[in-house]
Amino acid sequence: MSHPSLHPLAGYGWDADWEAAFAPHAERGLVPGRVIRVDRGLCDVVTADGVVRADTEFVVPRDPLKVVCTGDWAAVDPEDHDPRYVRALLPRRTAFARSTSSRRSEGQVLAANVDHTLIAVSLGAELDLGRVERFLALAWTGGAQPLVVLTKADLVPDPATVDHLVADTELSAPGAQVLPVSAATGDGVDVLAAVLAGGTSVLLGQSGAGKSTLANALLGTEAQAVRAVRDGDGKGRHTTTTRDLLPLPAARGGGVLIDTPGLRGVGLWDAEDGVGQAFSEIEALAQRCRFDDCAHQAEPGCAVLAAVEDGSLPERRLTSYRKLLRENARLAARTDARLRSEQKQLYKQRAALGRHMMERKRGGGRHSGW
Ligand SMILES: Nc1nc2c(ncn2[C@@H]2O[C@H](COP(=O)(O)OP(=O)(O)OP(=O)(O)O)[C@@H](O)[C@H]2O)c(=O)[nH]1
Ligand SMILES: [Zn+2]
Repeated sequence: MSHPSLHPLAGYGWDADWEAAFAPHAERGLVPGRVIRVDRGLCDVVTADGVVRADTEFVVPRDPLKVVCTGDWAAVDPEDHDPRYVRALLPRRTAFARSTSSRRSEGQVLAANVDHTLIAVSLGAELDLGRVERFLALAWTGGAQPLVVLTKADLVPDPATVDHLVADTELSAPGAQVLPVSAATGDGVDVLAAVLAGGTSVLLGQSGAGKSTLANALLGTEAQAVRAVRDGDGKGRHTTTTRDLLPLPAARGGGVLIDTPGLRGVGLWDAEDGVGQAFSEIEALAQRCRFDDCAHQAEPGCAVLAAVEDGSLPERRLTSYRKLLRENARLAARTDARLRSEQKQLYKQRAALGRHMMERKRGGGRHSGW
């Protein structure tokens, strides 16, 4: 199999690097597959022979961030049992995780091995750049390349206005491409499909931003049939036709789209590392501030404030940056509170242990060190 592009799983993102990573498992006689859906200890895995059910019992980790997730590459049993077993997961390239607000160190992976994060933003409403920035910070944290898709472009009749909105968004999205698209007219869909070709994409965005419509436009007619099945069977479980990972049409270059309910309900995310990347131009300016710990408030020699002053940095950007940093600090403080209470427990246990040891010592035992 020296031509991974001819591999039956190539359409699902299988490449030479995955093949190399899989080699030890292949030696054990296991077969590779990509997880297209996870459901309570079982998952659906697409293999060269089609979709199989597999039990994840043997790959249950202690770390919730390593739980089998849609998008993972798995090594499964070759036998035709139902279900088979997932024996190992290949190390992830990227992982889209969410931390539940109350238990930050826990977290939950929503999608694995994602190449592109599409942030859908509707042009049918006033452009909320603050929201775009927030999603970008989240996207950068996931490790995939973000892309802002301005949806419903047909609702802005004047092309010059669309150009302006794109330019405005670009200023708020350093390092990310911004594409106007209309699923209604099809404008921009081919351009977008070409960007996503061959990779794994996820769609983020507010409710009503046009994610489903865009997904359908990208997926073509097959997906609509799949969705009809999903809608029709109520809970949408236990049929291999419901999947959270769908192949994009080969005619447009292929790739896959992951659309999980968890990604849909994106709320509080841990965007810690992402904020810096979402505001990379500000962080670059900050390198030139006179003081290393410059807060860009009123310090002399502040390069960030100077850029606001001379108009090269929109003040709105600095305000957004501060707001997101503050939000993260609040999240971090909450974590600290939890850590602190855990520490307290630990100290209590130690103190109790210390007392116990002291008593044993006093009781005549020859224990040293305590
Ligand atoms: N004019 C126009 N309307 C669109 C376009 N894409 C989506 N819409 C409309 O926008 C509304 C919301 O679209 P959805 O695709 O359901 O949005 P969503 O982001 O999936 O929403 P949730 O499922 O709530 O997350 C629907 O009424 C769509 O018909 C478009 O390209 N042009
Ligand atoms: Zn400064």
